[in-house]
Amino acid sequence: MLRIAVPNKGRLAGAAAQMLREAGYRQRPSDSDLVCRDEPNQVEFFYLRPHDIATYVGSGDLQLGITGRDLLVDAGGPAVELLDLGFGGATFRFAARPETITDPAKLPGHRIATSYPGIVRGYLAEHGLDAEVIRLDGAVENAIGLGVAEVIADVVQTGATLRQAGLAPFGEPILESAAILIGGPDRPVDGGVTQLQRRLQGVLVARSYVMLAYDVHAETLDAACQLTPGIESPTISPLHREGWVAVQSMVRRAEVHRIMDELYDLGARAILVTDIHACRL
Ligand SMILES: Nc1ncnc2c1ncn2[C@@H]1O[C@H](COP(=O)(O)OP(=O)(O)OP(=O)(O)O)[C@@H](O)[C@H]1O
Ligand SMILES: O=P(O)(O)OC[C@H]1O[C@H](OP(=O)(O)OP(=O)(O)O)[C@H](O)[C@@H]1O
Ligand SMILES: [Mg+2]
Repeated sequence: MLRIAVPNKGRLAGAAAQMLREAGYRQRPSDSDLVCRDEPNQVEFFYLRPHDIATYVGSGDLQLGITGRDLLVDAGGPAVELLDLGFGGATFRFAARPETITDPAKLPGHRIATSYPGIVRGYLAEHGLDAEVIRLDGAVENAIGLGVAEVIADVVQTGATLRQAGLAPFGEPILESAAILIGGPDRPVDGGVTQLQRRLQGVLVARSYVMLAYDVHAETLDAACQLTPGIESPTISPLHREGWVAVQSMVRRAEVHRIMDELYDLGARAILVTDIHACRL
């Protein structure tokens, strides 16, 4: 049975479980359950602290896991990223009081508080910088006000927490994080693993595309198909009405309204958009 690590709480937990449900997997009925067996799919889900997931997958005890890219980098391998899951986006950055330090080159001699010491030590080593790293469990923005450190390195999404603490980010983001699917370094080619990957890819496509259907005069079909080329090729069906055809094509959700406007201007009519609930390309 395939064994998969899923965040048990925190920012990624709800969205990870939702994505697995959309991919057709059973998820735990209660937030306090730590294991959930999905017999029909032959998968067992283990609900673990997000910071521990790369360790379980890296050791090979679990075959796959969902975690944050920053958490994978912090663990320092050997697990590897397999797929960006399109949620949980955030940056990982240095921040300080703006009047104190604004350049990462000036980090030596400062204390850096963080919940991600692996990322910070990796950055310092890569840039030949020497600074003290202080590991804290969370709420690291308080570390500067409380005199524990002069600099923090933390997850920044909206930046509201930094602003509230009177801090400003500096330097380029250390990394751009997102929720990812991870696997062990020497994954055997396993049918269950490829099936899960394909299903999650299907969810990503279903979320970012819609199905567009419309009727158009055969004379303008080529121009219409240029607007809606689809992923493979649009489906064209004859209509009872002489000289007209029906077209069906997948289009990016973000572009659908612009495309509908342009199709209408071309003379297309009965333009309908429907959600895709699942797909396998
Ligand atoms: N606004 C955010 N704040 C913190 N983490 C975020 C945010 N947005 C996305 N993430 C991602 O969520 C993961 C951290 O999740 P985790 O559950 O450890 O933290 P949390 O939600 O802050 O929970 P905890 O209260 O245990 O700290 C990281 O991969 C991080 O990049
Ligand atoms: O840029 P923002 O949108 O403000 O989000 C980032 C903040 O949210 C997280 O903290 P969280 O609330 O999870 O508390 P924690 O520090 O205890 O993990 C993270 O550690 C930052 O502090
Ligand atoms: Mg947190």
